[in-house]
Amino acid sequence: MQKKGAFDYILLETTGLADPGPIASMFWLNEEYATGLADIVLDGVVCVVDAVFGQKQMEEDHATDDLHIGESIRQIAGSDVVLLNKADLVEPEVLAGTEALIRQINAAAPIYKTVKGEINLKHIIGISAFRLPPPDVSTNTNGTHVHTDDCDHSHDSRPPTHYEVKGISSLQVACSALDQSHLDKLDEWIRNALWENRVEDVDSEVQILRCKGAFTSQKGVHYVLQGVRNMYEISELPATDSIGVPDTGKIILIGKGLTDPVRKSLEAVLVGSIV
Ligand SMILES: Nc1nc2c(ncn2[C@@H]2O[C@H](COP(=O)(O)OP(=O)(O)OP(=O)(O)O)[C@@H](O)[C@H]2O)c(=O)[nH]1
Repeated sequence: MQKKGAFDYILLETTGLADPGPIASMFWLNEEYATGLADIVLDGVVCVVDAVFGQKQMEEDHATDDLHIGESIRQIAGSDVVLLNKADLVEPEVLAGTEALIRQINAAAPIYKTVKGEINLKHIIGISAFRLPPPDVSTNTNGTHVHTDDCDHSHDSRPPTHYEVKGISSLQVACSALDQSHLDKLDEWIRNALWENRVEDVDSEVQILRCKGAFTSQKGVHYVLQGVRNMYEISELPATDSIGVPDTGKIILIGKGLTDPVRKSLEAVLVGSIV
């Protein structure tokens, strides 16, 4: 990095199965990187799921890791984009099954079906997943929809808002403009969930692997929530990035123990702004 401008983009490939969380958090809020000293910013985490063996791998991983969370599931949970590769080698039903499993774990990442990793690079490079609001990942009525390069249709069905697979799930809550007390309470709720593994009025533990969101204050300021493992940040979205960002906000949590009471607890914090 001392050779300024020598690199356009750095792609780190983890060895085999690895939890991307520690690496992502190292690059995300590392002081040297964050202050621009090293000219590095974390763009996003991409996960390639093998359509032939992916499902088996997820099941095996999880079965041998009862108390924790299987490594392959951590990978999917911590991803901003998922490529479901070798799509040509399995029957459509198998592909749809794997896709549904991925969607249940991570409701926030676009899923692209690929053959030999063929993908328009704009979907995986320069996505600013740690800076911009999460993309709108629309789903059809049964909660499964694979985005492809030529996917330009609209979806009018409301996406399901709570998915669960073997205890790992995504929880999504929509909200309208938040006032200062909402913002303060939300900050505290997230801090407790990430640092204490607890949320108000719920006895059971939560373990959040990734959280993201976007919301607007009543003053019209757009905020982005980002979190990896127990690190999180709520930052103002610069005006140049706010164009076209809807005032309706959403908060997406991915992790373990995200039950209905947890959803209710979060909704209670946002009460008066739920849409
Ligand atoms: N038919 C088909 N073959 C593929 C596809 N992607 C990779 N392959 C082939 O599958 C074989 C194994 O490749 P990979 O599965 O990518 O290898 P890998 O062992 O996962 O790679 P690492 O885990 O990175 O070491 C190679 O011969 C690839 O050419 C695909 O989408 N369709």
